[in-house]
Amino acid sequence: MKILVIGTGYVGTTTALVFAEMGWKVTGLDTDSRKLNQLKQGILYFHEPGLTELLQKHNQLGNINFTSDKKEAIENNDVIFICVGTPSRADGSADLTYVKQVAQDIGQHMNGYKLVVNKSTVPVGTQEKVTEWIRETQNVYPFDVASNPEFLREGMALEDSLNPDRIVLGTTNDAAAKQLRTLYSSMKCETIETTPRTAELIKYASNAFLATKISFMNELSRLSDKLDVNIKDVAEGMGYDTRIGARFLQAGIGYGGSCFPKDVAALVHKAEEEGMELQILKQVMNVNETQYLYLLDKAKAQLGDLSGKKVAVLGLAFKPDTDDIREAPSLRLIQQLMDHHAAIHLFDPIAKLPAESKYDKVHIALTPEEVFNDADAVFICTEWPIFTSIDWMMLHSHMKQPNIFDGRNMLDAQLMKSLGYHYQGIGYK
Ligand SMILES: NC(=O)C1=CN([C@@H]2O[C@H](COP(=O)(O)OP(=O)(O)OC[C@H]3O[C@@H](n4cnc5c(N)ncnc54)[C@H](O)[C@@H]3O)[C@@H](O)[C@H]2O)C=CC1
Ligand SMILES: O=C(O)[C@H]1O[C@H](OP(=O)(O)OP(=O)(O)OC[C@H]2O[C@@H](n3ccc(=O)[nH]c3=O)[C@H](O)[C@@H]2O)[C@H](O)[C@@H](O)[C@@H]1O
Repeated sequence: MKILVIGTGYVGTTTALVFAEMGWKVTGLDTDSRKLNQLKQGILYFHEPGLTELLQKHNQLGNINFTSDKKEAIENNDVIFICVGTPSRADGSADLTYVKQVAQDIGQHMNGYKLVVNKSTVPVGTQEKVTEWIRETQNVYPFDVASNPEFLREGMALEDSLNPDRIVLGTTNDAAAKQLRTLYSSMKCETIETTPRTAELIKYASNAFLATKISFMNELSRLSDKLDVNIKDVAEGMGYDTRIGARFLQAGIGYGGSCFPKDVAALVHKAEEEGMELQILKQVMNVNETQYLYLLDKAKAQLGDLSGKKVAVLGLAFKPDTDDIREAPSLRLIQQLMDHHAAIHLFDPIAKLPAESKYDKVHIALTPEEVFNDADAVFICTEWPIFTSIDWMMLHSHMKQPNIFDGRNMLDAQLMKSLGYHYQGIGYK
């Protein structure tokens, strides 16, 4: 079987490389020639541990190639994975424009049976829409459309894809299911075979549940502050219960990234289309959208008027080990700090601010140490491990006022206080 992956973004590139690693011949198709040129040269245009090595290896072995030629790519491959973006529309719904375009391209260029597999995160019912869109474009060749949602995390993409917790296959017939089983035969994990609609909902339900865990802990972190309880101890105590699980209980300034915010909103919107209100998820969004303000309020209570204050921001990426800043809570915090006329000094090991004039006044530091000079406060927005190893003892004397607002509860509160800092985490001090 020859595999075509349409969309060589984050998921598409990882998917293509993982299939190449499993021994399949893979083609990556995209409309963005800049990305394709870089990938052809073995340059991964985003940051993700381990993927560059795999890209260079499979480029050299000739197991993978990248192209913008839709016709040739669709004609020459048997299994076609759709991995294009499904961004949020203003009303929260998932924008299926790119998925539709790809379905129409497949219909236009197919020259025989194709198994089309959707990996993009799409609302329930999209498998049926993709089937319709292909059929509207051509009605000569047979095809199947399956749903195979992706569960990888950024920063862990390779590990998650090579050792997934489960593979979900939503198919409409046994032949398509058998073909997908063969593709994934080297994976040692649970495989759930179900309907496309169920597969589509499993994906949204999984992301929404993880987001719920985070917002639950974030709301409790506010109560913990009032009750003088350490939320990290609460999380630990809860996490030993295997029914709860220890992961995704870390309170902080909220979840970001290209998926949780958009997928929770899309599920809420889908329910509204069905005349239903998903009340829990609405509150999950509400807590997330106000959590960074909660940290800012702590700073205002401590510093008073932020105007003219020098504020250091450590971390821009929505989480460590990625340069992705989509929906990063740091950006919202920076916007608030700008609105309050604070002087912002920012350090992130790899993530960069968007090239927008509104950020012209944000000073970008080349080392974390640089942001401390004369600062009135340090905000931590991403728990990059290097932030624990900077010389906090020495940097204390560089600050004008030694305030730390730790939006990721990553530092040792007792240690920071013993060094003379005024330290506040979230539900942790
Ligand atoms: N980023 C992540 O960690 C995860 C993302 N997902 C889902 O996977 C999907 C893709 O996400 P990302 O890879 O992050 O998106 P992305 O934005 O990084 O990549 C999408 C790619 O599709 C290309 N594209 C758009 N229209 C095209 C067309 N008509 N023909 C060929 N290529 C086209 C774009 O140029 C881009 O390179 C989304 O639905 C997302 O929700 C699922 C799990 C994890
Ligand atoms: O659909 C997707 O795109 C992916 O979305 C998430 O993956 P990702 O967004 O890469 O990153 P996560 O590790 O889940 O973190 C998301 C956000 O939640 C925050 N988070 C995570 C865990 C936690 O305990 N607390 C917390 O605030 C992180 O800082 C980050 O901002 C899911 O974990 C993946 O399974 C899924 O495939």
